[in-house]
Amino acid sequence: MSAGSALPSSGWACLPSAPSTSRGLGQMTAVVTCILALKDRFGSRIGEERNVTFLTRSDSEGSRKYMVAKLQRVLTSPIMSEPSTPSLGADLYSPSGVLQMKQGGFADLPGCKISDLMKSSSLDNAPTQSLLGVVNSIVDESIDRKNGQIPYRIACLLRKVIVEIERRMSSQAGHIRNQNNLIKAREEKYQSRIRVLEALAGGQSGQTHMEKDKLKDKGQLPEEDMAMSMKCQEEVARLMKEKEDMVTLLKEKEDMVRLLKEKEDMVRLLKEKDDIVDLKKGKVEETQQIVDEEKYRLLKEKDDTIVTLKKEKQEMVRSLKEKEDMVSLLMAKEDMVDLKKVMVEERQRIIDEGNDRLLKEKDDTIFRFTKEKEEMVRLLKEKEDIIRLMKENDDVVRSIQKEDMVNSENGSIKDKKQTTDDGNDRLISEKNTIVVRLTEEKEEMIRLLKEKEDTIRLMKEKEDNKADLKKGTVRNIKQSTDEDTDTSTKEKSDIIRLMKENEDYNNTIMKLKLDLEALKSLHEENCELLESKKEDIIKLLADKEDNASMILQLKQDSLTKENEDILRLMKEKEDGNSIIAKVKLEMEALRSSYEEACKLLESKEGDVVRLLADKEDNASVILQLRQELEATKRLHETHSQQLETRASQVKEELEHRIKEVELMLEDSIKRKRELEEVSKSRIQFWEQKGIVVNQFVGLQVQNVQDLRLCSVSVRHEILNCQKRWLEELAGLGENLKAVTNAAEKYHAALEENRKLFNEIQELKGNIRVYCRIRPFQPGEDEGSNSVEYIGDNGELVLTNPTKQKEGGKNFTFNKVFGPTTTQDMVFKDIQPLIRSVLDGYNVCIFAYGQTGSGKTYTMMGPEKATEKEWGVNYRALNDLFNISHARRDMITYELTVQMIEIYNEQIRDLLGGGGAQKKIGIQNTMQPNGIAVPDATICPVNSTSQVIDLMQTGHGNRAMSATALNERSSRSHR
Ligand SMILES: Nc1ncnc2c1ncn2[C@@H]1O[C@H](COP(=O)(O)OP(=O)(O)OP(=O)(O)O)[C@@H](O)[C@H]1O
Repeated sequence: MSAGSALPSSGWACLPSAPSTSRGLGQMTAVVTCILALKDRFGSRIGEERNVTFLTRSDSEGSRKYMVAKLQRVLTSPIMSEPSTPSLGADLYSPSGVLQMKQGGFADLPGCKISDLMKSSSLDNAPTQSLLGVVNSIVDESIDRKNGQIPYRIACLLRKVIVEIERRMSSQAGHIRNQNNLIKAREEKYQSRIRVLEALAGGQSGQTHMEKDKLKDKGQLPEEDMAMSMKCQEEVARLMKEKEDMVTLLKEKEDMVRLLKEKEDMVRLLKEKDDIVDLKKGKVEETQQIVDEEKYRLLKEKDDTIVTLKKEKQEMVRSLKEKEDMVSLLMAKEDMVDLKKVMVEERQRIIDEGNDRLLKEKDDTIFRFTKEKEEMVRLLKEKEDIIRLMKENDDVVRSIQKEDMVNSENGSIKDKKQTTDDGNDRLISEKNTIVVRLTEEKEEMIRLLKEKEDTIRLMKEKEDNKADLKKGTVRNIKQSTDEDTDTSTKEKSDIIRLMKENEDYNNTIMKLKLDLEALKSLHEENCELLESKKEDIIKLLADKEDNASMILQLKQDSLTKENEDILRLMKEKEDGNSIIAKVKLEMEALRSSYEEACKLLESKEGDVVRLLADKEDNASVILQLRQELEATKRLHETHSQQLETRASQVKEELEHRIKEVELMLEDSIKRKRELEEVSKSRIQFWEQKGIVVNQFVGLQVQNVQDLRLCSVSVRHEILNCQKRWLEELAGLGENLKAVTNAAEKYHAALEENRKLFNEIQELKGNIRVYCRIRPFQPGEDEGSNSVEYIGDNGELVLTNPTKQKEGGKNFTFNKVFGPTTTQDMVFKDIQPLIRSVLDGYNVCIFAYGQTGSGKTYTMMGPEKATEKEWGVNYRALNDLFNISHARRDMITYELTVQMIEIYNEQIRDLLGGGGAQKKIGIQNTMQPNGIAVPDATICPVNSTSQVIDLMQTGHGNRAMSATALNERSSRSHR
């Protein structure tokens, strides 16, 4: 083999290990017997024609005619022929063929016709009865004609027909088994549905049992009477229809149940939705409440904070002001202290001066009072003298009266009168002097009183000054005390005390004033009294003058009055003395209190000094406090600013949140309303639907009851059917057994046929050469066509287009495939040869030709080939696997694949993995296992796809590349 030729591309080796079968061509007697038995079995269906067949067996001509007629009948019979499949007669036995058979029977049919029949798919499509009829005819013919000897081509046909029948029988058996299984499954299904229906119907078991019994009784009828089978069939059909109706009803019911479930789910969902809505609402309310509370709390906090801050601010401002005031007060206090010092000094001076003056005045007053006292004593003495004189006057008056009484009697009244007049004159003069003296005294008293008033005024002025001073001091102290309450409480108490003292002083002064006023009024009264007395005295004197007669009496009266007045005046004088003593005492008390006040002032000075020291300390503290205050103020300002910004932020945030929550709330309320509306409409819809469903359920319950009854009857019918099917199956089993026996016998016949077939192949030639001419490719010159003639019998005439004068060269092949030949056509020609592999024959197909001539195309197909474009390899594998699968019940084929490449005169294992290539050699084919290249990897395969995968692997391991003529060259070269 040259390097250029590629055996694997052109040839792959399928080396099956087929079962060893007898290959000798034996007698056909056994086959004939078997086929006769088959004929008997299947012929029963054809009726009494069987008898006719055997009756006319001796007459060969008649038999043939009979066979042809029977075949015609068989093939054209509407009962036997399968309506779905095309008639065999239409394809296999054309009218001319049938006519030919009429003349000579099957044996007379030409070989090409028989091979056409065998090749074509007519046998596959023909009804089984027709095939049996054919077998029957052939067997009859063979028996009639040649004592069991069948011509080879008829035997081939017979074998093919029998294979087909066998296939159909097996498929029929499988079909029956499937049907049986299907029936069983259906029965189980129906039983389960019946159980469901029974459960649904509930409480109807008694009725069911009754119905069951009834149906049982009914069901026994078909067993009793076979003639009623047709009726039963009709009944079965009706029941099946009812069953179908029941199934549809059940489906409807299931739909209704599903709808009800959906409704329940919907209701549940709606409830859940409502719950969710309520929950959401609650949550929203809760959130709203929380938000409100939070808002309220924050606002409150904010307000509290603001209030606290304001308070703090006010407190700070107040404390600041206080501190400022305190500072100013302290400063004022300092000034006041200085002023106070000055004032104290001034006051001390004034007090000293006042004291001196007062002492002087006091001494003067005492002296004056002493003088007055003396004067008063003198006046009293004078008064006593007056009283004495008045007494003397009275005595005189009495004596006068006595004298008058005597003179009246003695006439010396005149003298007495003169004496009385003198006494009166003296008394008047004395009286006048007294009056003058009293007036003088009165003037003196007025003057004294005036002096006293001046003194009192001066004292008052002094006291006023003192009070003013005290007031100023007190005011200042009070101010300082008020302003610095915390630091000078003591001072305040002192000031209060001083103020009290001042008030006491004022009260005392007022009292003194009042006393003075009282004295003054008393004095004025006295004066008035004196004036009135004086007037009275003048009046008296006038009266005395006017009424001389009444003088004595008047004198007496006036003297009495004067005495009384004198007494009263003396008494008043005593009162005045006592008042003066009292005033003295008061003055002394005043003096002592003044001294006490001075002492107090001295102690106050000490306090003032202490206060000054305190003030200095306070000033430093105030400075420190001021600094602290400023720092605190700044801190407070920053803190307050921070708080304000935070409060504003919190406020904004809260407002934003409130808005969001409000929006959410609105949204949720809106959604809730929508949901409520939707749920309402849905509830209404579902209520309506529920009513409909309830009605429907009622109807369905009724239907279910009916159905239950029907189902019971159907079950019964099904059981009957099952029984019948079992019987039929049993019959079929028997038939199958017979067929199996026949098949076993047939295998022997088949073996013989195979031998015959292979002999035919051998006769045809073990080595066949086909020629395939590929069409022109795009870009190729169609003018350079060298094919001149393609004959039907494999003739091929080629000419050289450049040397047309030379004429064509003739070639002969087994067959020549033209450019229009399809892949399928090529395969169909090779298919029988490939199938003989399954009979244990070795088959080798290889393609040969120059590069680009179409070897790969023929064997593999084009790249990414469709099923239609599959090459011989794929088709052969498909066919082999199909047959092996079809025969798997009878025989097991083991298919293995080897793939090798001859490259550079070396054999390479293409399925040997990626490792180093081991040396493999071609062995003699007479090896026990018949493998030519035993060292190459053997891969078992079960399907075409596995082979394709292996071939792809092998192709991947090949040493090939594009040639100048073929860019997809499969040649082993690099
Ligand atoms: N019968 C056919 N119909 C259509 N196209 C074809 C046919 N035969 C071959 N071809 C095309 O011709 C080209 C060459 O064919 P292919 O690769 O099969 O040649 P080859 O003989 O295998 O070449 P090589 O020996 O180099 O591998 C391909 O493009 C193929 O598709």
